Amino acid sequence: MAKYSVENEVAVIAVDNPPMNALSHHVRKSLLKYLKEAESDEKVTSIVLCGDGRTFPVGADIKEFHKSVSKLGPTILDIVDALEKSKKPTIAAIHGNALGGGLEIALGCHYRIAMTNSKVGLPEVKLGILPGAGGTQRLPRVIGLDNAMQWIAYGGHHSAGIGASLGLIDRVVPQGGNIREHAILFAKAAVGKSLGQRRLSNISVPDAAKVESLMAKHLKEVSKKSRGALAPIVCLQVIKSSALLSYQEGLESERQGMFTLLASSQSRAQIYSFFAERQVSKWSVPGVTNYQNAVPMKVKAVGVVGLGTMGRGIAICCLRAGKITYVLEMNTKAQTAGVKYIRGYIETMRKRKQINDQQSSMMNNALIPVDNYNGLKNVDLVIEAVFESMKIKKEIFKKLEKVCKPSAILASNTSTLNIDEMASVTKRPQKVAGMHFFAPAHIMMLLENIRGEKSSPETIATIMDLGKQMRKTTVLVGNCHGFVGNRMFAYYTAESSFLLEEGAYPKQVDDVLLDYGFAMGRFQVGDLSGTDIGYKIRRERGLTHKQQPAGTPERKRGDRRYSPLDDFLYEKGRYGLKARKGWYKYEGSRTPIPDPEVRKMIDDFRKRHNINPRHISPEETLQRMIFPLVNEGFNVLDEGIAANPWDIDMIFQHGYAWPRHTGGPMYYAYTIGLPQVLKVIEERWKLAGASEPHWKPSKMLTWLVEHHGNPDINDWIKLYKERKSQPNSNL
Ligand SMILES: CCC[C@H](O)CC(=O)SCCNC(=O)CCNC(=O)[C@H](O)C(C)(C)COP(=O)([O-])OP(=O)([O-])OC[C@H]1O[C@@H](n2cnc3c(N)ncnc32)[C@H](O)[C@@H]1OP(=O)([O-])[O-]
Repeated sequence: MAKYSVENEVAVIAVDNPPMNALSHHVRKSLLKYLKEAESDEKVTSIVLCGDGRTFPVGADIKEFHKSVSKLGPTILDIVDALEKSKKPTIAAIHGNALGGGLEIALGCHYRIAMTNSKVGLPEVKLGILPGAGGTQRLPRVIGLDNAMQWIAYGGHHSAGIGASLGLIDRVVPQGGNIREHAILFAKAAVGKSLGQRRLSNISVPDAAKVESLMAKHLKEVSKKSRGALAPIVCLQVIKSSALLSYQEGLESERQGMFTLLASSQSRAQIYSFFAERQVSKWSVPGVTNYQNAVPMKVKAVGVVGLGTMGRGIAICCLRAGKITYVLEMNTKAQTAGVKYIRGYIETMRKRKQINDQQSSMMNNALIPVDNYNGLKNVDLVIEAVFESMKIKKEIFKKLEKVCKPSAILASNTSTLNIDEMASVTKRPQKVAGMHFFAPAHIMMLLENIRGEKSSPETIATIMDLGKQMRKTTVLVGNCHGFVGNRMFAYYTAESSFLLEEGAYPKQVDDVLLDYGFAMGRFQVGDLSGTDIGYKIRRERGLTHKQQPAGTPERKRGDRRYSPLDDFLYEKGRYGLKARKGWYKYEGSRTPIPDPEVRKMIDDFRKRHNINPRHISPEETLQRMIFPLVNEGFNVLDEGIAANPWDIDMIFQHGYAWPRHTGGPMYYAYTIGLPQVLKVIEERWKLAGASEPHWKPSKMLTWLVEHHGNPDINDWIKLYKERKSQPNSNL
């Protein structure tokens, strides 16, 4: 709804649709009604549009998309037009965020004033669509084509100050000011002034002459940054119309672009992702606790054990979340290097204006290096981030048990190892949990939190809350080898090596993944993170080529298929980008170049094993990489390790850079259709057999297909668990 009042001859229309003042159908109706009322009221000389509560409207109501209600009039464009056509000055008074349709209605106003800490932007592209209420045509007219292309094709949020510097915001109201009062004064002063040039549809795009070169520049950029995504490209094409066509024609091109995008599977996947991101914070451990009733502990001081790559990143996350951060590293050289890195990063953030001088000095003061376990006696929570070895981790947990306060939570940043086994060496298993960060921890958005068998509701609530304070997409999962992400990802990696054995080369596999939308292929990522990481994990599990007793078949571990190609690569000193050679070679830059030496290694291997290489199609490559991962995803859901398919999808989007426009592996499977996915898995299972158990069709997937075909992804868990809970279910 909206609220209407007249103050000192100024009509104030305040959108009132908590929490974010989205422009839902009932809001649009009441906005237009009040606009007409203000227009016809002779006592009103000007009109202020604002948001009640937390914010100016943040856009269309995303929940209405793909539903018939979104088509019910009036549209947001009707409101924009009415504001612009008004004979009385219209002023948008922005606080909080003016995003998407929210900024579009502000662009319809003759003037815009904004609180200094407010944000503006057209982020529709992140939902796989475009600004569909005239934004693609009005924004370039006010901030220029180059800036508008940048804003719309990447969907960033920008400060009011930036908006003012580009002419979008007419006045910035300082902190502490009352936006409504300022807007009323501004509105009074605007009465009687000419509105001709204030109507943005009347003016032309300032840098229209540069349209072709700007198009080329931005198209190149988006195809690199948002590979495979449709929306950024359509956005650019539509913005181009603002420079070449009349306003009305441009609007028609916007309408058509929106129609194309809304009909695409990509926009559905991205809208799903928007809600999934928010849904994961509403965690639950069925029958035990959930986000609504568990109370987190207050965490003031955190300890980080180990200052390697992971420890440093985790320490930065803790400092950014305002925690006193004790960093324990006993090796003096490693400690000096780690602390130097962290302080250097704080300085970089300050220089980039991500933090101010005061925040920078607070973070520096909150960083406390210690060189013995006693130094951690005051912390509320410890995160160990040492080498992935159960033996070492258990020793650390025993030491932490002795020195830490009884109330302290002991967490491990393990990426694969059993949390319950670590908990078993302490007297406080209820206070033990996993906090799996992804490298680099201070950059990657994902935090995969692992609840142990005995983790208490308070412990779970605390690690989830800490993730939120770190502004991470924080997903709660159960305990098993590799948890959700690495357990599923192992099959993606394994299949890629099997593909090499059978006929593909690294670039061929990577090209398929790039076409799918990944920013990097599997082998490029392997080189970037270092081939030594995987090798050390395999060595810890006794799997590497060199650890096998004489006579062990090279391509088997126990009764399972194994590819030793990754081991060979490491043993040749090809550690990846840092060694300038891995799956590729690197000559003076980070560009991967196929290396004949790697090709020879693969060819020799095939000859030794009498493998006749065959052509592997892109379709087979993609299915072989993704479907086993999806199949394992269903096993993970069946076992309750992940609570919902969107938990898995968020883990892959934010931890493994899975292309957002596909929604994630589980949503992608839903888009293709579960029957089709199962068919491929069953065929492969027949071919591969017991030595490749990751192709064994998951019970849950099979049951869903047999009984429901391709049910809505939102219903998978409900349908399956209902059936499973029945006594005769056999599931
Ligand atoms: C014709 C086309 C016109 C137009 O061009 C199209 C658009 O405008 S497209 C739109 C373009 N605009 C955008 O894409 C902006 C989308 N919004 C955002 O990016 C963030 O919400 C914002 C940054 C504003 C605040 O972040 P924060 O402070 O972390 O808060 P939070 O994120 O946790 O949200 C709190 C609750 O509000 C909910 N909700 C929020 N927005 C909407 C919405 N538009 N709708 C419905 N619901 C929305 C959200 O789901 C959550 O619900 P719940 O049940 O509590 O989980």
